[in-house]
Amino acid sequence: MQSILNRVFHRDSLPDSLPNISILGLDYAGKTTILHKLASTPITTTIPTIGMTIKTANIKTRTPTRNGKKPAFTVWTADVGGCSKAQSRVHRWMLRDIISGVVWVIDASDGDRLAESREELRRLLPKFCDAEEADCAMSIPVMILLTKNDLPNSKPLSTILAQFDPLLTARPHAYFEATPTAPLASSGLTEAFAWLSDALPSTSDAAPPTPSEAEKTTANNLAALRSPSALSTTLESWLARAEKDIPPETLLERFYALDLDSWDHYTHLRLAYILLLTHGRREGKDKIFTTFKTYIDNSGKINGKSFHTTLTYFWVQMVHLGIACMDAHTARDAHSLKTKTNTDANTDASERRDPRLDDFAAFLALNQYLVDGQLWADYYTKEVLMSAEARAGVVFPDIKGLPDVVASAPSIHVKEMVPAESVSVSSTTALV
Ligand SMILES: Nc1nc2c(ncn2[C@@H]2O[C@H](COP(=O)(O)OP(=O)(O)OP(=O)(O)O)[C@@H](O)[C@H]2O)c(=O)[nH]1
Ligand SMILES: [Mg+2]
Repeated sequence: MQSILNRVFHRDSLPDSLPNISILGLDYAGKTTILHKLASTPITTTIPTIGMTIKTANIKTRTPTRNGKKPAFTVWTADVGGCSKAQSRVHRWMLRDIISGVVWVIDASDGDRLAESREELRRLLPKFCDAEEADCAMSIPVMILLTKNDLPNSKPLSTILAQFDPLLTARPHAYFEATPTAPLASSGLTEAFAWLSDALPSTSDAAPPTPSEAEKTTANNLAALRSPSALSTTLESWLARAEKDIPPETLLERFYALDLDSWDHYTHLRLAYILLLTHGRREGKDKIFTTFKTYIDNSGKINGKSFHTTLTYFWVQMVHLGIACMDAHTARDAHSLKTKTNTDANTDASERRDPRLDDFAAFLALNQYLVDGQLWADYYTKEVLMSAEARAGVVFPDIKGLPDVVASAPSIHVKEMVPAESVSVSSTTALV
């Protein structure tokens, strides 16, 4: 399954053919211990600097499943160092984009946090069970894994079941007790993951259609542009560029004066980042639309390029998503910042300035998927995106909906998500 996260974290060593599953749950439940116990390839750890790390590895267990398969998955989990807000965000990303199955880990010895765990799961379930996506969501199995059963006072399965079962009745689910710190053979993990393997929706039933030669060439070109090594090289050069780039105010001045050194993908993203942070989502988006169009129409340096409404909208959404996912300590909502600046007339201008404006390198490091200038290909076919209609107005993606913005800020609404299945691809819509 294509996803943002597949490219965010360099997964050269992880074969894409394995189903992706996420190990989720409250902090200290035992998620990382499970991954370490089961990993059959080196664990890849990414983004160590922004308050959370994502870990991936392949797991293979020897216990055959009912249908004789040996379970094998690429597993994702996150360590967020006790930051529950960031944990929720990572959870939602993982659920939205990459998973075929979920392992929800509960510390059975911590009865005080059972309600918290249930609430977090309850909040997350709709993220992969939207009404529009019912078929897909129903097929995503959830395995509840009770850890730390070796500890005194651990809650019996019946207690957990009574609390969690009402949430899960509509989808494949099962409960397993495990002791991830015990030797693998007696840990209970292999039996649990064998169930999950059986419960995953089968992907191998339908033979893929044979692509034409032209389609193959286009796909190869796109694949080369988007290869992990190409993206990683670009990211490195962008991070170096961001570290010594001109200040945001200078960039804006030069942009408004139609005097930029370059008009490349990096510059688009940085301008969008600055304008969204400065003006909030709604006003920032409008500013991006008008000023980008003005620049393209008047700068004389654009070499025949013209303004593309849908692409601009797409990148606004992606940058906005990236801002929402920034470090929980600094990610204040641009809308609330703007409200504050509007109401607090006595505050000095330098105090009102959003410190994240100077953090473009950190923003890129956290949201590495933005480096991929062809990211749209996960959401739009070329035919739809390059149509005159998409150029003139915003059209819905025809592959899958744009990712949800997960922050609870007032300027960010779940309804802004565009479900690909629910709309006609040819309709021009008034999203902007
Ligand atoms: N006794 C016992 N300890 C366990 C068991 N599973 C995990 N632990 C311990 O629980 C602690 C937390 O485990 P982690 O795997 O780090 O938990 P986590 O869910 O990854 O935590 P975060 O990364 O903070 O979200 C560690 O000290 C583990 O050794 C278990 O079954 N029994
Ligand atoms: Mg952990």
